[in-house]
Amino acid sequence: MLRWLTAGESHGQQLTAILEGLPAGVEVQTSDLDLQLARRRLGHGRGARMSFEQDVVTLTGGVRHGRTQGGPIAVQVGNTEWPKWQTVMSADPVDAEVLAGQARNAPLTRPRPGHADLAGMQKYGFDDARPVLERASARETAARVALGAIAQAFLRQAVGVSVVSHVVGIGPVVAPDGLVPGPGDNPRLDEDPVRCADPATSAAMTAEIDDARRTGDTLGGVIEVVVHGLPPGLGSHVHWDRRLDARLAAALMGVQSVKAVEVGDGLETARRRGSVAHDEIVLADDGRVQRLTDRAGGIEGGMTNGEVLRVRAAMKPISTVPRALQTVDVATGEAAVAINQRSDACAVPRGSVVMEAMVALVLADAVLEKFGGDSVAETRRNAQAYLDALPYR
Ligand SMILES: Cc1cc2nc3c(=O)[nH]c(=O)nc-3n(C[C@H](O)[C@H](O)[C@H](O)COP(=O)(O)O)c2cc1C
Ligand SMILES: C=C(O[C@@H]1CC(C(=O)O)=C[C@@H](OP(=O)(O)O)[C@H]1O)C(=O)O
Repeated sequence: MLRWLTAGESHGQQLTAILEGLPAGVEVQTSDLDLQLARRRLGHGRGARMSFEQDVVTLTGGVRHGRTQGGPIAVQVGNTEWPKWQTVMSADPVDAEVLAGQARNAPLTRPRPGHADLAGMQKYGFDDARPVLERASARETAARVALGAIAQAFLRQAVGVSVVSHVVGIGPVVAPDGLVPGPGDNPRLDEDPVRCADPATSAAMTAEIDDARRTGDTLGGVIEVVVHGLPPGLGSHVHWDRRLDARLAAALMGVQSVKAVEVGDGLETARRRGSVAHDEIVLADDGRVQRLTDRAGGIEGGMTNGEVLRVRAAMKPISTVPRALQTVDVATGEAAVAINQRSDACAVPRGSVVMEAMVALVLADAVLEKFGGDSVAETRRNAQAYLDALPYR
């Protein structure tokens, strides 16, 4: 079983992430994590903080000389903004007079609709949104992306799987159906300002973001993660919590701002008749079993079916809306406008890197469940033996 945990606040000293259960021998180094974290900072619509803050990655456990050792892997992602926040976010008590002199410490009492502020204050008994937003913030996704980079290295080396993603919708602008990036397409997609595979749609998405920003508004959108090279049989039909689609959906819904997940053609499938909703099975000329389509997105009965996996996540618009929304000031009980600090206008392009990480972590877990292995070589041997013995291929 692969387990992972993250800790740390948005303006804290660092994020800390732990990945437990990965076999020994996975080749991974700091630069692999740096690469994925740099991708998470790209994209039209990103906020100011993405350009001036750096992610400082340190692998502090579980990796030696570029290879995993089999023990828990520990990663730190330092915030270069920490010096400005070390008094306000100090773990130890700070003198009240010192704190009073810190503008950043002023209580945040005008909760933002759509963010965790109000529900979090009520639940945890805070009269300041600071402690809620610090942990609700998607800054935490940097830790997941760091772990996702390790999971991706394992998937590549154990079973030859590659995870890519693209943006298929921003606000009302939607990419044409049927675009499915290939296994090596991420570098090309990273060059596009919104990570969209269709240039005309990309231009329209960019214009939509500019318009939202100009009018003091924000946008959400839809991301598709595409995985090539998966063997059939990851996940299982036998119990609800073993179903791979359920596990992927939970992982993606667990990303800040995700409000819906679709597997394959998803909602569109529900509108079709059965005769044109499924993927017919035929015999190819070489005697192999083949699918005519991939509407299911590579999952049937909660298991991979050997086709390309496609899963979509829909992000709601950013909740820190510059054209401030109505709220109540919890300090005075009076009507007010919500906190409106700097923010992303649209985080969908960089969100796609987060979705890749979550999918990679779930798939790495499913691969280990199916093939086991204390070393990546053992996982690879087991996977190959399974594939060699597979009936109806
Ligand atoms: C990559 C990414 C970046 C985000 N950036 C911001 C931001 O700059 N400002 C903001 O208000 N919300 C941002 N969000 C969304 C909030 O984190 C999210 O709305 C909040 O945690 C509540 O979401 P929930 O209702 O899904 O839990 C971002 C989300 C993601 C995934
Ligand atoms: C810091 C990151 O994203 C942040 C996510 C976020 C939110 O509310 O989710 C709010 C913004 O932070 P701030 O309010 O400090 O400008 C984003 O910049 C990051 O992704 O590294």
